[in-house]
Amino acid sequence: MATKLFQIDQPTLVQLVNEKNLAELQKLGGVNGVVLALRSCADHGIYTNNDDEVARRRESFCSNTSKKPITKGFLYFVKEGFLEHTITILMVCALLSLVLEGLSIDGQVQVQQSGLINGVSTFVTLFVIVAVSAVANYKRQKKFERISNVNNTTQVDVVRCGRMQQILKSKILVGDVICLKIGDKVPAHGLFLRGDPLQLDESSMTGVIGYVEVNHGQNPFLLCGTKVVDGYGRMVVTSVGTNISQETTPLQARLKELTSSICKGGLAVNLLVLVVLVVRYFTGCTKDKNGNLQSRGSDTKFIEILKFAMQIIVHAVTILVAAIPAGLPMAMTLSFVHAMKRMMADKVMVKELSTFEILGYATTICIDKTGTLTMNQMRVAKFWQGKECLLQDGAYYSSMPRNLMELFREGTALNTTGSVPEVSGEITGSPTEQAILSWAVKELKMDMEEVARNSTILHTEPFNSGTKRSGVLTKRNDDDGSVLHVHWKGAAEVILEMCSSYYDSSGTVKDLDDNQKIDFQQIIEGMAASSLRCIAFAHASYARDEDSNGQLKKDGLVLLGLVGIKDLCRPGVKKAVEVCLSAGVNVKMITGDNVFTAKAIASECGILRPDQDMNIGGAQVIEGVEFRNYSPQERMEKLDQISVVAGASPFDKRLMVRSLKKKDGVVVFIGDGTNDAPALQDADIGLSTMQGAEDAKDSSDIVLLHDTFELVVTVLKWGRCVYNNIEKVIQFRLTVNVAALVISFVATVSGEEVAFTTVQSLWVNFIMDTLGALALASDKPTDELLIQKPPPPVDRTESFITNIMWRNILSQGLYQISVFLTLKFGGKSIFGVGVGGMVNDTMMFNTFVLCQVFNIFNSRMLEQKNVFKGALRNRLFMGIIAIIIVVQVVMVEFMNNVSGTKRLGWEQWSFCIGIAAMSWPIGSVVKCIPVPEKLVCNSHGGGLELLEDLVVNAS
Ligand SMILES: Nc1ncnc2c1ncn2[C@@H]1O[C@H](COP(=O)(O)OP(=O)(O)OP(=O)(O)O)[C@@H](O)[C@H]1O
Ligand SMILES: [Ca+2]
Repeated sequence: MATKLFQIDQPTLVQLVNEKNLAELQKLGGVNGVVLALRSCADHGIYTNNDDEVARRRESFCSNTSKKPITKGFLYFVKEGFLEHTITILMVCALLSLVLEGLSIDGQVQVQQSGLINGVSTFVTLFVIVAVSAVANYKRQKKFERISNVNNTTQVDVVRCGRMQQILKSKILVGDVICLKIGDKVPAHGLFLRGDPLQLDESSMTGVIGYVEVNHGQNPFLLCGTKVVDGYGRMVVTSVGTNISQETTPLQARLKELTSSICKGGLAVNLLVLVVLVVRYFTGCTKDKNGNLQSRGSDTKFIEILKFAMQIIVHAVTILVAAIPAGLPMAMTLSFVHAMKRMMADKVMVKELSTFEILGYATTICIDKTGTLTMNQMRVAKFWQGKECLLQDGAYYSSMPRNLMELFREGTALNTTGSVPEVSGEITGSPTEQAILSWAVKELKMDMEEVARNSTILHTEPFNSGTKRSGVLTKRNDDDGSVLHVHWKGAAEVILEMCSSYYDSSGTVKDLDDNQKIDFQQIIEGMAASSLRCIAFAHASYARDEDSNGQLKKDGLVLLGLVGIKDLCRPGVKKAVEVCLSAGVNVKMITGDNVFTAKAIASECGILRPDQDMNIGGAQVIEGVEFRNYSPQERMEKLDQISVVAGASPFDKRLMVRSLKKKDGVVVFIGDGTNDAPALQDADIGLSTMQGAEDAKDSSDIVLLHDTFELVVTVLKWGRCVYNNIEKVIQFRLTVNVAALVISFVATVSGEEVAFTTVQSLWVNFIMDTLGALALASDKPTDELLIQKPPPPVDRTESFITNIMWRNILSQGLYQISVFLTLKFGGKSIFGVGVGGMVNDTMMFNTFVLCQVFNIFNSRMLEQKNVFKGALRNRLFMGIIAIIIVVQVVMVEFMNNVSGTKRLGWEQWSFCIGIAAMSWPIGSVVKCIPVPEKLVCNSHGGGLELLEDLVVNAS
């Protein structure tokens, strides 16, 4: 009813944008038609902004709070648990089989009882499993909510009632007109209204790498969560909140693939089993529990067929339950949330969970210099006037020629974005500005207010990282205004190029010819080589010329002097860089500063090693212009060699990131300034510091809340840890999966009873899917993770089951299968004497479960042989192991009726444990087998084929 208020309904809008359906849009009257139907306006936005209107729109179209998933109640998870495990069907079957069991047996109370117990126990087991996973999922959601609330403060520029305003993303309504610019994330689904065509990075939504143009014509559709990489424009919001399908990230997509492969594999086996059972039934060779052929009396025939059908369904569903890997997504989120929480405690804020998906792959880290590698606490350490170097000491400055002193005071006080408030005296501005101002105040006795009173600013050219200079055009208030003064300050090499003369130390103007320039270049080089930032000041005065039109003179200037600013390296940087390098991650520095300064700092930080080619323009150290002017092919070739790019513009930084990404790498960019924003934006992972500029923080995925560079290592470690944990979970799960499927298949096909009873199957499934994931997903990072190379960045649609994982899965799986089969078919004769009687079904079940307990340790390490390292300290892990063992003992020893087991003696227990423990030595031996790095299987059928192969071979 609510949607009647608007001429368009919510599902239509959602579908329109999701499907990018241009034909449908035309039917609705184009973008303008939709805007009208939403009672909005491209210029003014929504007309009214009162509570009623907001409520109406909320009611009709929901609110924008779904980026964090809608809060689900506990009951939801219970329901989900039932559905996910297809358990409802199973319960009905169990109930029916219970009834049938009761019917078919005449007067045999004992058997009737066992049937009853069977049914009831299946119920109870199901109930426990559903309850435990519901609690786990519920708690996971609560945790996730708490974390995502921290980040829920994104502001969006919105036009409402004709007024531009900033509102929280969660307050956006359908019909709102939103302004988008470079760096923004599209906050909701919508349509393009006007502006420059936008370039959008939709890879987070579609997994396709590259940019998509959004414009008036063919593609006016904007998907929520995509990033604007270029352009400026307005959009109208068409759907928010719950209407937006949850964003799937690349890893999720790959997990889905894997999940469906596992499902398909399970189902294939399942079908085969069913066919075999049915065929055997109708050819009349069903055996009873003792292996005798069953005779079928005609009066009970109907009931028997019914009972048989029920049995089949129970089998089918049990296998199906085992086939659905519901625990994988849980493990992934669990692992991410755990890492996010732990990192927050370590003072690293990860803005979105999806960041973890790619963090583990990081192959290159690009670091900006000033403020990231250095402390950003600047101080003028040297001053050159003419060719004379003056260290800081008050005596000298007081003897500085008066005219020069005046010019310096003007040049520092007028040509700045900083300020020196008279009251507090606390100087503001960028660190460079602060350093210069405090030097001028202290040494030159500059009085900012006074200088400002004496001159009028006519025009300014603000500093930017592209031009690396800032200028100001002024006139003095004490003359008639016919003389103009221009002051420039900026990167020394840039300013030097603009000068044709210089003031010497006595204050006289001297010619600056090419030879003189070389002298000055050497001075700059010398300062830079001792890691100082070099800033030059220049001045010119000239008669006002009507043509100049407020333009600042850019040549023929007089060089006033040079300052060298000290900015120390952060402590710990060298160590951190070393760790990154030893972890197989390339480290590159890319800075706007002078190449000599860059080189000096790079050597100090260990980015440039003494054995490398330190020549500028050589392979390792180059300047931004050079990098920019390479042909694309040349750039690709030289990329690996480059360690330092100096004098880089913001776009050079971005170009570096883009080129590295093209090389199949996963790029982390660490920066703090506005000049880093485009690169932070484009990098796979942008990382900035709390002290960084606002737009840098906005453009990054991770913010370091504490001012220590070592946190970069923490980030890297957690990235790898999370990835590693998911690998472990998958590896463990697939091992159980492969073994259980093959075992059930062979057991059924060979004409015996099913391998495990229903309760036993459910228990195995619970270990495999839930407990295994819980135990392995929250393992803490180890230092070993940083000794290995990063995992090869595979195509995002490829499976992440590596050869190493396959090796471990297959070896352990095969061991478990062969143990089971040997016990089953050869056990009675081979082991009969030694283990106190015979190998019964309980022992097989027990051995199988114990194998999982031992193998869970194996799964903790993909490659290392010591699988116990750190296990004792992981309380959750040890707790889960303990739970499995206790429940197993209870099942075998105390709940025989429920779980269909027989009690075992101590010899039998030792036998089971002994066999299961063999998986440890097998694990370490197998880890010696080298495997090729290249993936042979991918999830597009690869996993499935493998499972099928296995099944075929085993039978
Ligand atoms: N406020 C300023 N006024 C004039 N020149 C400046 C100012 N700030 C920096 N510079 C000069 O411009 C150069 C480039 O600055 P930019 O901001 O691009 O990079 P950076 O701060 O030196 O280094 P990074 O890119 O590593 O952060 C600096 O090396 C410095 O010489
Ligand atoms: Ca910087």
